[in-house]
Amino acid sequence: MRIVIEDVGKTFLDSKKREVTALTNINFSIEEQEFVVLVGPSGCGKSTLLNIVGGLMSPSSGTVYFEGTQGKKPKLGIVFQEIALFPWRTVYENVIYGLEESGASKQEQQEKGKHYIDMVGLQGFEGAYPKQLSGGMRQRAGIARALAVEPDLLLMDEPFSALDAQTRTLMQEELLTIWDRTRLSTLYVTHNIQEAVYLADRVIVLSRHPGQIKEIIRIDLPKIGRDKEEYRSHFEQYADQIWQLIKHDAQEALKEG
Ligand SMILES: Nc1ncnc2c1ncn2[C@@H]1O[C@H](COP(=O)(O)OP(=O)(O)OP(=O)(O)O)[C@@H](O)[C@H]1O
Repeated sequence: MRIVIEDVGKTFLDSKKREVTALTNINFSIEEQEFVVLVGPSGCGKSTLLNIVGGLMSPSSGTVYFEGTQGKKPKLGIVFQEIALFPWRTVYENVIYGLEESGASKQEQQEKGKHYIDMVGLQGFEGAYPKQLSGGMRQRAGIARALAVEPDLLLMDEPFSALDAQTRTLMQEELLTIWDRTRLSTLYVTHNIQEAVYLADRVIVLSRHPGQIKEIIRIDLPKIGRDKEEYRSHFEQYADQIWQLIKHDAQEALKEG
């Protein structure tokens, strides 16, 4: 499904009731089967934008529309940094939660539950509770839950940033394998430039004060295997290009704490 973000702006009131512009003049689209990554320094409005696209927050101006829904509400799959799995539900019960909510039959719940648990590599852990899982496994369960509703758009906000570096690298690789099988239109938020270049079809670089689009960069490398030696110099060029766009803002963000 194609999603269009048109002239979106967002203002908040600060503690002194003054208006602060968090986002202004945001225009882009997420094409069918496209993986778009939002990257930018702390406070540039990445999460705010993701929440607006996901309908969790309304924009102060502009619109977000999902093309071709024929009036139906689009289905969204959302994965946050801290996955809010229900602690009293097993992995299986967590994964089928959205299906239960949408009134899917027991048979559909079982089929899809199994399919997506297998896809994220959690077979054998269906009956485990979240507290019995490692951080990486909890994220997998969260991803399976988001996928199980077969969403029109997958939204991911820093899903791996609480994981250790090795687990994070493995999860990035697995996410691409999963994405390759599902081909979902995806909007993914990260601070991490390497992660953005590794995952994205296009990277949207945001600047801060106010948050706006600085540049949109198409990553013209094979989607799977772009971390191979033969692409290393291209990969680093993209990463460097993005860092040069962000560096000044990141330094400013650091001064503000
Ligand atoms: N509910 C709110 N009320 C007031 N200001 C807010 C609110 N939510 C966000 N902001 C402000 O909007 C700006 C963008 O915040 P947002 O969390 O979207 O940035 P971010 O790029 O996701 O940051 P980070 O990378 O640190 O998570 C910030 O200046 C933030 O202080």
